[in-house]
Amino acid sequence: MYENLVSEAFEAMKSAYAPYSNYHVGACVLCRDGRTFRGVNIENASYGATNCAERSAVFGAYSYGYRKADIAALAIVSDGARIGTPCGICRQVLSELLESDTPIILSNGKETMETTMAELLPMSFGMEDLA
Ligand SMILES: O=c1ccn([C@H]2C[C@H](O)[C@@H](CO)O2)c(=O)[nH]1
Repeated sequence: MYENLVSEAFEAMKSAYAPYSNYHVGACVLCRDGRTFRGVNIENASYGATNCAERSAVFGAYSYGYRKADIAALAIVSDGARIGTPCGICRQVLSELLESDTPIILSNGKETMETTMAELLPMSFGMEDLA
């Protein structure tokens, strides 16, 4: 499932700006109305200012007014030897910006798997903790 979404994430990956790690990541958000938002990793000479592909894609959707209830799925792909999973910062961000059961499809072109934020970041800290 989500073959088109995964293909679009691989298409996005071609635009990754990763001159330091040479690890290219592409992401694509599918909204319930069919609209898609791409993201890529964008590195920086300061290293710490690097932005990951999945955050870029979800920020893109939010920038057009979409919210977690409007997001149907997220694909994250990379050209690594094994399937890449979101970094800790992305897990924290995505746990707030996606529903806990939204399908997240991960692929490196050789293998593909599906997961959710509930699986990737159980017992997460969030908005409810600040109430
Ligand atoms: O889930 C991930 C993991 C890493 N990266 C990027 C950050 C950096 O540019 C490169 C190596 O960490 O990959 C992502 O975009 N998403």
